[in-house]
Amino acid sequence: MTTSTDFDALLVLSFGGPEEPAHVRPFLENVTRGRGVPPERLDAVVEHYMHFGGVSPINALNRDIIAAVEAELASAGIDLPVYFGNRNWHPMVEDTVADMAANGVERALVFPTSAWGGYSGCRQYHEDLARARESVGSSAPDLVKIRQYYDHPLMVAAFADAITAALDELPAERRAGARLVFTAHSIPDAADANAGPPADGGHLYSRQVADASALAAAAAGIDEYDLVWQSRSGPPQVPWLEPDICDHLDALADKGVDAVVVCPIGFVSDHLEVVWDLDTEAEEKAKERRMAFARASTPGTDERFAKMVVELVREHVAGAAARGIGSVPSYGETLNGQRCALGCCEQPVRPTRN
Ligand SMILES: CC1=C(CCC(=O)O)c2cc3nc(cc4[nH]c(cc5[nH]c(cc1n2)c(C)c5CCC(=O)O)c(CCC(=O)O)c4C)C(CCC(=O)O)=C3C
Ligand SMILES: [Fe+2]
Repeated sequence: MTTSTDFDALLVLSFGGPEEPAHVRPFLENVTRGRGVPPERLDAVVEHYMHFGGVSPINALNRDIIAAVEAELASAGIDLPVYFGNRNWHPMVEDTVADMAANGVERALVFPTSAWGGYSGCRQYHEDLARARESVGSSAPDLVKIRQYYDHPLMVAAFADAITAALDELPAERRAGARLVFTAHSIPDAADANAGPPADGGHLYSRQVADASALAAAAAGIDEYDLVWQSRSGPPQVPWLEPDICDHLDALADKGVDAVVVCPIGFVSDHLEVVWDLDTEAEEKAKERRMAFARASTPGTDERFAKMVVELVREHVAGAAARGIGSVPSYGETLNGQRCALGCCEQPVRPTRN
């Protein structure tokens, strides 16, 4: 085993989710603190979690990703212990960084489970790191966050194969006319406008999502598709990225489309927004409109995902070239939660509710 001279740990940093019913409300309070999410939306989201016994799949999926990454690191001869910390639920990143400090970690790489630029997908994870270091104090390790990886060829290939497999699940006679629909988490229009370093012109999140969709469709050999958005939580008077997936399924049905493949391009694993908003709500909508429905799997469980994580690590510990096949830039690699650039992914002022 070679020990990296530059880094002595890898921290997998994610969103977090409840693992028992009593944790659903406190988790949601952490997520939405100061964000102007209407209370009726919160009540609805509590119900979504309760449909799954109050357990989000996200932590277990991240533990699986970590096990696969540990195996890939070992086979690449890279000796880095892997830690797990979240923004919104246990294991909280503050506690994990404290453990790392207690174990003598001085400098760690951070793999975020979001591939994207934007406030929620990138800058907020920087804020998590800065907050965690501050809570630990002077013994806190230096933390270097890994860049946005929305167009990594290994992840694009995993999405493309998942699309092909989903198409094969549709009834054979409907495959030729099936429509491919990509979906990602909606964000406020104002947040998208601010996404990325100002000099880059904004809209980094929606541009990366559109580029990733084009790459995955091309790799699957499909030239016509749509990109839509899901899981909006803002009050109705605030514009968010549209169209919404369910409205779009209606529009497709109105045009006579009788089969869809839905690809959750915006998510690395089958967490609640996938198993509820897509496998429950969108699938019901498709059934109601008599459309055949197949959902492409997310890349987190594909072995190429862990290989990608190790490649991203090797960019730092072995001077490996940064691979990316898209045409939109990737940012997000900074030390100790610093911004990528002045004004990058600035959080727009949120309207307060009356
Ligand atoms: C861009 C983006 C990603 C992708 C990047 C990334 O992966 O980080 C993402 C991921 C996720 N979002 C998640 C859950 C939630 N997101 C919420 C609310 C919000 N998300 C937003 C954006 C995003 N979210 C935004 C702009 C809000 C409004 C409030 C705010 O400005 O912050 C809420 C509040 C209630 C509601 O849904 O309204 C919940 C519960 C889970 C965990 C699911 C599980 O438990 O399995 C995951 C992975
Ligand atoms: Fe979210």
